[in-house]
Amino acid sequence: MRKILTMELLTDKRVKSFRPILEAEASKLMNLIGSEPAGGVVNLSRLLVSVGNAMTSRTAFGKIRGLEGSFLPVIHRIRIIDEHVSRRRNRETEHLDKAVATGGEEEEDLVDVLLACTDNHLEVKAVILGGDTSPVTVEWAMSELMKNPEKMNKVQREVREMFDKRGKVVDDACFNELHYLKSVVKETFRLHPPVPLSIPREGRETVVINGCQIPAKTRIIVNSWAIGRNSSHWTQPDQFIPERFLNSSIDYKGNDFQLIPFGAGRRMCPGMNYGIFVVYLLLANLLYHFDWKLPNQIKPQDLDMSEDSGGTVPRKNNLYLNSIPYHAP
Ligand code: HEM
Repeated sequence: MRKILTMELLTDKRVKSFRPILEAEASKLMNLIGSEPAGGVVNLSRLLVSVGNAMTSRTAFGKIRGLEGSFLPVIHRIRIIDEHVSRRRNRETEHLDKAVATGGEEEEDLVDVLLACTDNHLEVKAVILGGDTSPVTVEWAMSELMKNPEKMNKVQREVREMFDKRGKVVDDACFNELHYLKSVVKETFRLHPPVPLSIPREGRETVVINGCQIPAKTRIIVNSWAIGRNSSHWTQPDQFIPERFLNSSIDYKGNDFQLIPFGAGRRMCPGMNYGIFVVYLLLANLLYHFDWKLPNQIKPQDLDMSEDSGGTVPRKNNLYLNSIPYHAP
């Protein structure tokens, strides 16, 4: 299953085939925020969770809606979902039928159904991790940028210059050229890896690391949150400084062990390409289309940054922001 996910489902090419769906959902979100009266307060955390679920459900169940590129047909081929559904002829399957009948509009229900049917299979993990992690990253990036207005100005300038010059809405063709945006994303992953503790793993052999013997079968959990804030790897580790990545080759792809938001090695996240695309897409859109202000005269330095707990770690308290639409000159 893992091989199918990485080889077939979530390759760069496959993620590109999801683009129209993902872009459509991002643009729906921008319209929704834009429909607020100018300066209206939006619960950005809530909106990001909904768009994340909608994106994952629509890419997972796209074929049902007649869209190409869904990864569910592959999952169907190996019959895992089918097995679960037929094993459990109960309330959850009724939900599934209803959602299918309505063309998959009840997207959150589909995720609920998968959750209810799961024995912790990889495809269900994929939907769960896929739905949450990118929105959580964007939520933290926006929080850090609100706390650091000069970084916000800098990244908005870059994003707007790029897309105004192109004279079109935000698309992925030039994400690679948005160097500061990239650094903002890396810095967000460093301070707020959405999955701070890896999935527990067991070593197959006894190994010695830095003189410490780890017997075979020991359960290992890697704490990427602690690594990201370790002062032996990072200067001013608690400060949000995207500039540290501008002239650095450090990336999040599992080769630089001081920055491993997706894990590393053979068990690293198979959804990285998909996840990172969604982060850029949402963040670039939010930064391009709106100016953002903290409501109720909250000062940037007073913005609450408490973390929740759980497998994926979002903000403890929702991020409420005033949105002011940006009109290109
Ligand atoms: C910003 C986005 C994401 C981040 C930061 C992230 C991070 C992670 C991390 C840290 C792990 C554990 C790796 C380990 O234990 O060594 C993981 C596992 C996994 N992720 Fe992601 N993930 C993201 C997006 C996604 C997406 C979009 C999908 C699928 C659509 C996905 C599917 C999975 C699956 C199936 C696993 C389990 C792999 C296994 O057990 O072998 N992830 N992810």
